[in-house]
Amino acid sequence: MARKSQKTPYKDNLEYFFAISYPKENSNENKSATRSFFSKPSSDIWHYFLPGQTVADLPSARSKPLEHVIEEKQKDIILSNNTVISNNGWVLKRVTNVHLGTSTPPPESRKRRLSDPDTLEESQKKIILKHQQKKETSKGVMATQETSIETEKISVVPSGSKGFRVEADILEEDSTAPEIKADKKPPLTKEQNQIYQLVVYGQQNLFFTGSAGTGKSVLLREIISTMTQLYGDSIAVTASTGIAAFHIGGTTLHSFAGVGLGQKSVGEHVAQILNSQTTCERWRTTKTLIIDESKKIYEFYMV
Ligand SMILES: Nc1ncnc2c1ncn2[C@@H]1O[C@H](COP(=O)(O)OP(=O)(O)OP(=O)(O)O)[C@@H](O)[C@H]1O
Repeated sequence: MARKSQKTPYKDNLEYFFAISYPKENSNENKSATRSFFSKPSSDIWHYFLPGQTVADLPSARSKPLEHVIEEKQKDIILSNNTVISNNGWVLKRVTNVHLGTSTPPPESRKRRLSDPDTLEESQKKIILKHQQKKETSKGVMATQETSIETEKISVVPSGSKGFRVEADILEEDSTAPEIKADKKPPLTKEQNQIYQLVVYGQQNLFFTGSAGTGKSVLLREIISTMTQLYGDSIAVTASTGIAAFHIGGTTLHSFAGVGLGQKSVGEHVAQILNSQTTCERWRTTKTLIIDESKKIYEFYMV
C-alpha cells in the first residue's frame, strides 16, 4: 500500500515513545545522574514514535534499536529530517498504551506496566510525558496541540547488553490539557466492512489486496485499531519493510520474528529464536499476526 507522507500515521494509534533527559557529562547539571536523568525536558525536543519502531525502521537512520540509544548519549543521532536525538544526551524510549486526548482519568484497566517485570533496580520518580499532535485545521493549516500525562513509579533499569529499560505506570491524564478530538472517520464501505468483520470478530485467517486507492490502508488501520483495543498485546503488527511498518505503527516482520536478515536456514533461525527469551515470549504470546506489504516477503520466509 503506497503511503502518503503528509499523513500522520500515528494519529489513530495510542502508543507513544517518550524522551527522557540524560545529563551532559561536562554539565553543571551533572551532580546526580539519577536526578538529572529524570529532569523535565523542555517541550520542544519531545518526540514520539510508533510502537515497536526502531531507529533501523527510519530512513537515514542507524540500524540500532531505540533501546540501544541510551548508551550513545554523547552522540548526535539523526532519526529523520525533523527528529533528532541531540548530543545533549536526549534519549528516546517507548511508552505503550498511553491514552491521550480526553479529560477523564484512565480507568484502572488502562494502568499498565510498561516493561518486563524482572526489574533489577527501581527509582520512584515523577515525570511528565508530553504529547504534541499536529492537526490539520479546516483551513489546511497545521496546528499543534499539546497534552501532558503525569506518571510516577518511573523505573530505569539496566538491561544487559540492551542498555536500559524504562517502566512507568500511567496514573492520570492532565485534565487541564486541551482535548484533541478524534478525526472524523468515514464509515467503512460494504466490502471493507465485510473484511473487517471477518478479521476482527470472525477471527479468520485472511489475505486482502486491491488496486491503488481502493481503501486497503484505511481498512488495515481500522482493523489494527479495533484489534489492539480488544486483544492488546496479543496482536503483532508487522510489515515487510521498515517504512511500511512505520506507517501502521508496527515493526518489520524480521524484527518481530527475531531472525535478523532472515538469511539463515530454518534450523539456524529456530536456534536463534530459542536463544532469545524475549523473542520466544513474543512468539508464544502473539495470537494474531498482521503483515502489511506481505507480497514483498520472500517465499521461504512464509513457510
Ligand atoms: N470507507 C471509506 N470512505 C471514504 N473514503 C475512503 C474510505 N476508504 C478509503 N477512503 C479514501 O480513499 C483513499 C484511498 O484509500 P487508501 O489509502 O486506504 O487506499 P489504498 O488501497 O491503501 O491505496 P494505496 O495502495 O495507493 O496505498 C484515501 O483518500 C482514503 O481516505
